[in-house]
Amino acid sequence: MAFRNISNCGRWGRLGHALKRSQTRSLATLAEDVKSDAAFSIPLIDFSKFRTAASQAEKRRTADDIVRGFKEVGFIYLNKHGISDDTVQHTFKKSAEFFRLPMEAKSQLAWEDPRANRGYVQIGRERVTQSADANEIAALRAKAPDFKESMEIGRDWDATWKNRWPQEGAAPGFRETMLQFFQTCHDLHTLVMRAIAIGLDLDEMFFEDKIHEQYHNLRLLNYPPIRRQLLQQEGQARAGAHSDYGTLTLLFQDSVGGLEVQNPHTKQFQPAPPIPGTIVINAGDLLARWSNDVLRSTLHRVVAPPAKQVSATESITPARQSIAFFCNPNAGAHIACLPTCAGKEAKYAPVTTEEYIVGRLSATYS
Ligand SMILES: O=C(O)CCC(=O)C(=O)O
Ligand SMILES: [Fe+2]
Repeated sequence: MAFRNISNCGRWGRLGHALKRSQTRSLATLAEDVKSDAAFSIPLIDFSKFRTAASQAEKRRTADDIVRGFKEVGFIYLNKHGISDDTVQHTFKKSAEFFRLPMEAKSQLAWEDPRANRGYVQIGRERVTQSADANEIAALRAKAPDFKESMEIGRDWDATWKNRWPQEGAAPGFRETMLQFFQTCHDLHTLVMRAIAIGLDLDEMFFEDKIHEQYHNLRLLNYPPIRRQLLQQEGQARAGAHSDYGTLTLLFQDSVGGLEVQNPHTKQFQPAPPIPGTIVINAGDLLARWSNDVLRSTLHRVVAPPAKQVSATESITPARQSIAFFCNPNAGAHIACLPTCAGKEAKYAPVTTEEYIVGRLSATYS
């Protein structure tokens, strides 16, 4: 499911907002503007203006900036988001401690079932791709697996699926840190979805009862150092090109870099370098479907950052850590074209979150 052309989108549709909005900006012109690689850049948005806004008009300005970013690029950098640097650094530290556990301990926590989507995923088990063909994905995985390991964590109170925690003695504070971070990210997600609702001319609280069950996935990622030669093989990346599945992904990266985002017009991948203090946020497939492709779910990948020469013939790509919080609507939420995005016609059949996400996850794991 690659990029879908924005020119087909139903934009502001009904409600008579089209005229009013076209006086403040022309979406078609902006969409034209981002066609060149030079003009395709991820906007940096100061979220404190939304969080502490004194008036609805002030909120609206930031909400419009956020929605514009998701329409044109599908990615934004969020600054002054309210999550402290200490919290992020502490979570990174606990993540690093987890990945340093012996393989034997991690293997006991292995990811087993796409419906659970919880547990430890060792290097080579996942191959993210846009292909929906199981055989093709299996062939890709055999030839060029993603070079990363991850730990997947869901809501801890799920009646059916249990998180797979390491022993407290082996990873002190890991569980508590991750559960707190899960809640913190959920809260931020709720705020950003309020901004998106405003920017899409919906009631600010429109998404509230459709996203409150915390059907999310906290993914700790560890990209070990790798010999550059290995990453240069055909089709090989730290994480292959893909779109995410849910509403939004909150991505925290360390200072190493390697994330790239595809300009859908030119198909060129462009770096999304880490900017200290910011969170990279991208729209996922379910938000794109919900909005009838008004908001983009943009392809991205993780490639090798500049390597360090370790001998005359060999260079090593440094280790990298990131944390992705995949936000999802409630499992049973009906994702059907939003009332303000209908335009001429709805492009997608309604789907529930669970159907869509479990389908994608089943295909990408071995
Ligand atoms: O590690 C990163 O920077 C991105 C990871 C990613 O895109 C994903 O896990 O979906
Ligand atoms: Fe992703």
